[in-house]
Amino acid sequence: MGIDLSGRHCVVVGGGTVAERRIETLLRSGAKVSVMSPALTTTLTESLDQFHYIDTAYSEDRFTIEFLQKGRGEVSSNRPYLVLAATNSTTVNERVHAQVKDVVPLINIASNQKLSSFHFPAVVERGPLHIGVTTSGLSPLLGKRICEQLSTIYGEEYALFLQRLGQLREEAYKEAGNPKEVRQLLKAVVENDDILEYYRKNDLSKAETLIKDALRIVHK
Ligand SMILES: C[C@@]1(CC(=O)O)c2cc3[nH]c(cc4nc(cc5[nH]c(cc(n2)[C@H]1CCC(=O)O)[C@@](C)(CC(=O)O)[C@@H]5CCC(=O)O)C(CC(=O)O)=C4CCC(=O)O)c(CCC(=O)O)c3CC(=O)O
Ligand SMILES: NC(=O)C1=CN([C@@H]2O[C@H](COP(=O)(O)OP(=O)(O)OC[C@H]3O[C@@H](n4cnc5c(N)ncnc54)[C@H](O)[C@@H]3O)[C@@H](O)[C@H]2O)C=CC1
Repeated sequence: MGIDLSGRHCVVVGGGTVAERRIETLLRSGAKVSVMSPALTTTLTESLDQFHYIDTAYSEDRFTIEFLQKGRGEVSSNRPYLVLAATNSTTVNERVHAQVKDVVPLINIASNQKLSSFHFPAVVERGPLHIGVTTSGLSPLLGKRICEQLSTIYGEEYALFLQRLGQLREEAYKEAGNPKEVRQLLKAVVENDDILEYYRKNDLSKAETLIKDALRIVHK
């Protein structure tokens, strides 16, 4: 989604297969997750230590008590940043939407795209590299297939390579006075397919030699 959710409170109503997949996405983003649902999938039941579980069906009152209640003139300290309604009842999902639409920044209603303020893309993850594909709601399955195809092009080597690039970039900006020079260095490394090939073969020392060569050329 490209949004920093670390430490943010995200509330999911419903605990079925769609909720399960998206709770996993939210937890991977470092969010603090609460789930309100009378039942959970087996996988969710096995990971109860990772989120706060409220074992009840949605009702407006209960939702208010748990998440929106506040003192006079105050905003609830437990107010969610994101709400996902993923029950199998479109009526319940729409009631959740009506309750939170004016008080919660990010809302996703699994059964109704038009009511959602953002959409979950299909994602390929390689460590810090996240490639998200959206089909603008037309065919999530095509998005998923495109990700499968992308995952054969962008292999695990990208995780390590990207981590090294991040380091290199930080060091280069710290050490070099000239941003143009840094850009030239980064471009030389990013566009050198041999470096990536060494990462693919897990030959990190050869990759590092090529990176050092690039540093030397740019600093000449
Ligand atoms: C708008 C959006 C929700 C949003 O707002 O975020 C949305 C909406 C809906 N999906 C429906 C059905 C299915 N969705 C999937 C799968 C995924 N759906 C995902 C995203 C999104 N789905 C958003 C748009 C993304 C985009 O633009 O591309 C993925 C990418 C990410 C994720 O869900 O985490 C994940 C694949 C990733 C993966 O697994 O890797 C499958 C296939 C499967 O389950 O294997 C099916 C059954 C086949 C079919 O119908 O195509 C229905 C009808 C429900 C009904 O009424 O029964 C609606 C409602 C509607 O269309 O209104
Ligand atoms: N990727 C997507 O966006 C997709 C979206 N959908 C939509 O998402 C909805 C959910 O799909 P699934 O997870 O497959 O359904 P599911 O049947 O697996 O799960 C539904 C969950 O909602 C809970 N629930 C039911 N009534 C509730 C209430 N009053 N309060 C709180 N929780 C309640 C149930 O206990 C269950 O955990 C579907 O109705 C459909 O509209 C469906 C498929 C894919």
